[in-house]
Amino acid sequence: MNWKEKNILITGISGFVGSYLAEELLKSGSNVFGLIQRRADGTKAKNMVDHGIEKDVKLLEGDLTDITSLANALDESQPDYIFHLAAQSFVPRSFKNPMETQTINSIGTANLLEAIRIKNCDPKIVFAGSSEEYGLVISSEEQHKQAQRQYGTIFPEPEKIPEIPITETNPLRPMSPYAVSKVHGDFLMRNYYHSYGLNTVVSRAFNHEGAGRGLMFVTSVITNQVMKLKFGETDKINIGNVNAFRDWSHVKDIIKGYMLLAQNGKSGEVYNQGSMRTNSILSYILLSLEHAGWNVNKIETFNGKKTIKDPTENDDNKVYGVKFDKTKVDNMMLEGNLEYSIEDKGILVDTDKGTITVEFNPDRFRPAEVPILFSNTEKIQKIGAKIDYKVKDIIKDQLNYYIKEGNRLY
Ligand SMILES: Nc1nc2c(ncn2[C@@H]2O[C@H](COP(=O)(O)OP(=O)(O)O[C@H]3O[C@H](CO)[C@@H](O)[C@H](O)[C@@H]3O)[C@@H](O)[C@H]2O)c(=O)[nH]1
Repeated sequence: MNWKEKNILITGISGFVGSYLAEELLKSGSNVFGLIQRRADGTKAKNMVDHGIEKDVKLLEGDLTDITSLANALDESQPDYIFHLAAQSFVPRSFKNPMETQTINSIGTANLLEAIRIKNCDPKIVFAGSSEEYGLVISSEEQHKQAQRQYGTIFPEPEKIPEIPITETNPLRPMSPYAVSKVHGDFLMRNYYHSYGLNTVVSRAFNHEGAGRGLMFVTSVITNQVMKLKFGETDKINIGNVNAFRDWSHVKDIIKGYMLLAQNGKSGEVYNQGSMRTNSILSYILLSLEHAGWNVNKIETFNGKKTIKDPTENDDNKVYGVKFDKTKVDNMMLEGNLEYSIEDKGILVDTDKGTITVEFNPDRFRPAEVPILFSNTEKIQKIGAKIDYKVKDIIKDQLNYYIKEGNRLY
């Protein structure tokens, strides 16, 4: 792919993903422009400083809610490619303040497309949609019944069960204001392609993590606390729902996918980006503890029930017809043989260096949950995407990041 001398505009350049992407594009010889909100204290965003890109990117002041500032950014950058990553991206925050999320994500995306249309420029636009758009994915007959009981109705009803691995044609059942805002952006992209001929392509990335991931997202919540345990700064791990399953990729694989979509993605199309794995939050905790130096022998709930020996033992059974790296507890949960609830209060992890407490915090549970995400990425693989990093590589990068005290406290 030839990126030399190409003009790139990244919205959300100071964010977690934006800064990885900008660094990669700068290395490839592109002129990178970034839309950024002015910081009242005049400091530079930590992500950009950490990636050493703050001097090389050309920052343009702007705001997604201000269409004039977007039009100015287009004039200044004359982009060949736009990566639209800026968003309010934290799901719980969207429940607390839905209008903020809709304004930034939905109206903001509409403003960007309108600015491009009015300016009559012709960049290829890659939009960061999300696996959250799929939302409530039905994984088994039992879970289908449970979801019907919990929500009263499911729309659309599944045509097949399980609806996993998730392809681009799976039903969209967004479960949060954040997810709805991403569905809106996703459809807008295609509408501007059909109605006005804009070159838009949608990435529906599943979770992507790595060093510098925001402290409020679960992989950082876990690895940050594990390092705090290591340094004696806390005596337990505080967590929400450990039953949820996510398809975790390394952010470095996903930004390569974004670049691939910019050059080879078909306009008007949607592409999943993910690892074709799924692992539980509980596994992420246990594997993080192991990589930080604790050998996990056994886990049990506070009341001494649900005892599992060697919970992190590798399991390579096929689930949903796919073979992938997972733990014994992942397999038990996926087969419906293990589930934790708030009533369990927490888990005691027996290790060779003593017992570690994992406490369930009711405030960290969501009003509506996405129980499982597991991608089918055959479509993007056909245009050359691949996943280089395993879950353990992501965990190691995150733990290393939190060795630095300033990062733990940040
Ligand atoms: N954040 C958080 N999540 C927790 C916690 N305990 C359990 N979880 C569970 O961990 C899962 C993942 O939560 P997040 O890491 O916050 O990510 P997300 O909601 O899946 O959304 C992320 O990925 C999407 C891509 O699929 C992104 O679109 C979105 O912006 C965000 O980055 C959820 O099921 C959540 O209930 C906790 O203490 N904090």
